[in-house]
Amino acid sequence: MAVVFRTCKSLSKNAIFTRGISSSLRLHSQKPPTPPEPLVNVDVDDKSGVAVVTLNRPPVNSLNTPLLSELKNIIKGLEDNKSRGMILTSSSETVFSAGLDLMEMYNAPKDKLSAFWTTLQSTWLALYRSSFPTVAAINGHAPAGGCLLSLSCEYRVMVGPKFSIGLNETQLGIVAPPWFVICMRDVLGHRQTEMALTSGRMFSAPEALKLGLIDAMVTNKAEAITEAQKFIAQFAKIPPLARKLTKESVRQEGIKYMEDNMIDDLQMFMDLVTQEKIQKGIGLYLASLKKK
Ligand SMILES: CCCCCC/C=C\CC(=O)SCCNC(=O)CCNC(=O)[C@H](O)C(C)(C)COP(=O)(O)OP(=O)(O)OC[C@H]1O[C@@H](n2cnc3c(N)ncnc32)[C@H](O)[C@@H]1OP(=O)(O)O
Repeated sequence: MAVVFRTCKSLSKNAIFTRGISSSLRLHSQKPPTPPEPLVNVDVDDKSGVAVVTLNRPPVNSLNTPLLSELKNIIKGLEDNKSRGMILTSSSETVFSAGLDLMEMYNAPKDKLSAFWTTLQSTWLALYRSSFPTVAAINGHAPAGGCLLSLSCEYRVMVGPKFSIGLNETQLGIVAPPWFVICMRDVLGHRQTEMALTSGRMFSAPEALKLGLIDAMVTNKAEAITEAQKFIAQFAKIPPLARKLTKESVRQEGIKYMEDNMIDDLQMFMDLVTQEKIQKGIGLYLASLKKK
């Protein structure tokens, strides 16, 4: 495996300016700080050209603006490099992603909320319409936004039986936006989507397999990656342009929805998330998670 690019912007400055008592600018030298761990890692296999993209925001890979932004940049980088495929997974042993970072939506100023949502929209669109084959290797729980990322890939392999997956928004008193619905309907069809979404049900991996929410169940992450590689390998002899255009055609409803409704969708989010009762609900939910 060769690392092609890392998205961590290391803090390369080893000097800082501070304003002293006399208000003059002084230069202090200091040791270069240890660069922070990247929020998303990418490793491309030299032989197959397939990228393993690993969410790396402990403890639960909740999706905040910087992580989403890094993920989007990686997808764009893979597009530019005519990637042969992407496997999305997690560095955690128990959580694929806990979904949207509730802290980003709680008591946040409007400009931050807006940046958060638009980053989510564009990252989702980049993943959903990506030209290369995509597989989610779901090696842990995948509620809400974690499930959305998985549904946006073309194939889902999940480690079971103990992890769960689903769009649980209604259980939290919030509403999954139309593009979340489209994503689930793409995979489950109308009736099962209605049943799953109105109840906000989380499915165990065996239940998800039976329903078709995931395509395969395995017992560990290494097996998940191997299965994902096998899925991607089937496209080796398919002309990439024909594949890309076909995927776009099949996914046209979701792509068009987002392209045509980005501003309305943002407005819908802002109207909802800034309501007092929604804020109270998010606060209570966060407190219940922390109390566990
Ligand atoms: C309002 C407008 C409309 C919006 C429409 C879209 C809406 C939503 C999409 C979403 O994605 S909302 C997020 C929904 N996510 C969840 O419901 C999952 C919540 N988390 C869990 O169920 C569990 O954490 C877990 C994923 C099963 C993992 O359990 P584990 O026992 O391993 O870890 P915890 O102890 O519960 O958590 C550790 C630590 O992380 C914090 N945390 C968990 N999830 C989130 C989150 N989504 N956002 C922010 N923070 C989260 C949790 O509070 C713990 O914090 P500390 O106690 O360590 O401070």
